[in-house]
Amino acid sequence: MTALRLVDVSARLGGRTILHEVNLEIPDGARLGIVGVNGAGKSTLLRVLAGVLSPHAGTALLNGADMRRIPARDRARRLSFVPQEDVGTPELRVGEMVALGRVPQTRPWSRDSRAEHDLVRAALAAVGLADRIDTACDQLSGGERRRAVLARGLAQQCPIMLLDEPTNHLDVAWQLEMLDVFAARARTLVATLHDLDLALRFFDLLAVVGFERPGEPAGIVAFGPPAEVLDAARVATHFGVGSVQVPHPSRDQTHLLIHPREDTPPA
Ligand SMILES: Nc1ncnc2c1ncn2[C@@H]1O[C@H](COP(=O)(O)OP(=O)(O)OP(=O)(O)O)[C@@H](O)[C@H]1O
Repeated sequence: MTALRLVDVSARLGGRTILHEVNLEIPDGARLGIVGVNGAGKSTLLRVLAGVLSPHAGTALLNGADMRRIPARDRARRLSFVPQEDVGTPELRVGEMVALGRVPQTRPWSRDSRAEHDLVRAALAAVGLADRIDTACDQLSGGERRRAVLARGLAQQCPIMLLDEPTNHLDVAWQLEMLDVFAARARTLVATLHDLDLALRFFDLLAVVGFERPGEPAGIVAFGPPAEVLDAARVATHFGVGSVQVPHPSRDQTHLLIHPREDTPPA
């Protein structure tokens, strides 16, 4: 079963083709990371997958159905999307902002129920902000605000969760913790990320958004298991840096060390 699928999708923004003929299949239960350089088109791809940007050509499918035929509320019950620069709603309290994530799942008369309050509280506890439920959103730090917005995505309780740079603004411990929290709660998780080392370790599939030839629209230039996708030649070609995969000295995990491209790693 496929959670999300793109068939020959092209996407245009401001009259320019950003993505061209993208084909992508995200299996149900996958953890897919999307990587690529600035401006490659990762956010655009995620917005197409979330159904907030309609393809200019081709088809985006959610659970096998054309996204355009799925009513917005139904889509929001199956899929939550946390955009990159979403800073919440400054005039709301944190709890009220997180409760907005419940709107697709509830009817107006049930929104004040004990169960709903508990759910919002649990989402905030998962991001370490249970004690800030009554704080105004604009009184949070950058990282706290990011975690509060992520809590809104969690509260939506969808089987598919799409996160655009969820680790932005977060300290290192929260970067790891947030990814683990989402992995535990989403059945299918798709996230963009700039940290290639974290991408190598955390996801079970990676897609590189990039350019086959300069000046052409972007596409998916590599897709598969992270250790294969992030081989040294591909990292050099698509990220402009040298790299080497090394085992952690005491843990069963592989890390990606990055160095300037002209540098030769010690033998
Ligand atoms: N509203 C817009 N109108 C026109 N062009 C846009 C618009 N938004 C983004 N673009 C362009 O689309 C291209 C892809 O942008 P996108 O945000 O998808 O890249 P990204 O890979 O997510 O980048 P980053 O890593 O910097 O967040 C860029 O060249 C960008 O300038």
